[in-house]
Amino acid sequence: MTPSQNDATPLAVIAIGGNSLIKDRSQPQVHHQWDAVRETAGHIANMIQAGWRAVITHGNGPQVGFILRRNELAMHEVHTTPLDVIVADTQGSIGYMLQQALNNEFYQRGIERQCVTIVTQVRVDANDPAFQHPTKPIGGFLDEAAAARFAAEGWPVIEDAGRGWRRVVASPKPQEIIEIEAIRQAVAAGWIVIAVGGGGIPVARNRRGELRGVPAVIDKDLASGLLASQLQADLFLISTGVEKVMLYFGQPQERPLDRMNREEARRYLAEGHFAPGSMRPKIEACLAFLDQAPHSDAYALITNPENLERALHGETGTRLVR
Ligand SMILES: Nc1ncnc2c1ncn2[C@@H]1O[C@H](COP(=O)(O)OP(=O)(O)O)[C@@H](O)[C@H]1O
Ligand SMILES: NC(=O)OP(=O)(O)O
Repeated sequence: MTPSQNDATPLAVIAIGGNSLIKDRSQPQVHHQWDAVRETAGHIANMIQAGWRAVITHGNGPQVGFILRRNELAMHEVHTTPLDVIVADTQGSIGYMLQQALNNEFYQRGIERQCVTIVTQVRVDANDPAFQHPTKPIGGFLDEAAAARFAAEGWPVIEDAGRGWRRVVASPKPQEIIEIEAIRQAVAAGWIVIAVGGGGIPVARNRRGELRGVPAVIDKDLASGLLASQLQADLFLISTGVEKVMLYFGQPQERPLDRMNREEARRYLAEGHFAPGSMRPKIEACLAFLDQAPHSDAYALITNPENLERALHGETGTRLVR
């Protein structure tokens, strides 16, 4: 099988949520992640079969927190690793899983495509105020007592969208995708590309202009929105833990949204319907994409993995349009 070029086929940037890869929150295991990856890969392969080209990005919030915790527990025996290296670790491990799962799907279905993962650095501003105000939830969900223990050790923690407490780290805004040209060329050559994993490895330029890792986790939705804009994608698809975006999420008057235009999305954002650190960056990323969209038919879609195909047919999910 060799990748084949066909620029006429529409291009989707598909962002897979880190939490959507965790099936059992109480005791996450690697085989659960494999199950989730294979399920998601099956849906993406359906899209490829239906005629889409795709660049796939993924989250890493839970996985970064798990690696960090392993570091902490083993720190008296083995060296710890900085956050930028942990993000790179997750690009390798999650990229490997997605790449294997997708290539297996292509092989079994006789689809003439191949998937490749590109280690991607994303430049941030070293003076971004986000370094002083950590907001990015990582790791698993903690009960109040465990959260209080981390807080007593000096770790910032937040309550995450009604699901429990999580540790947070700095999440500066993505400014530049360093490997964008390599991604563009791989797409043009017909590869299905996995890139910008975990929002990209956060880097900043030093005084000599050299790139150096910085301690942060970039929001993968914001980085994926930037990627979708720069690739002039036709569709920006966010695969996450909910079938539809809600107004009054988690409240008695909760109501699903089938569709919203940019003006409505901005109004709902201002009214506080979308939780920071979870749904809010997704909506902001969709808006950033739509503002730069290559044509008026380009749209963004938010749904969960099991509903991807139905959402593409307009049967479910939340569609964001210009
Ligand atoms: N208005 C909202 N509508 C739907 N879900 C929301 C809303 N606000 C917050 N959420 C929460 O956001 C979650 C998606 O964010 P998150 O789990 O951080 O994403 P990811 O899949 O990228 O890891 C949903 O599963 C839901 O629990
Ligand atoms: N980096 C990032 O935003 O990961 P999640 O989507 O898993 O939160």
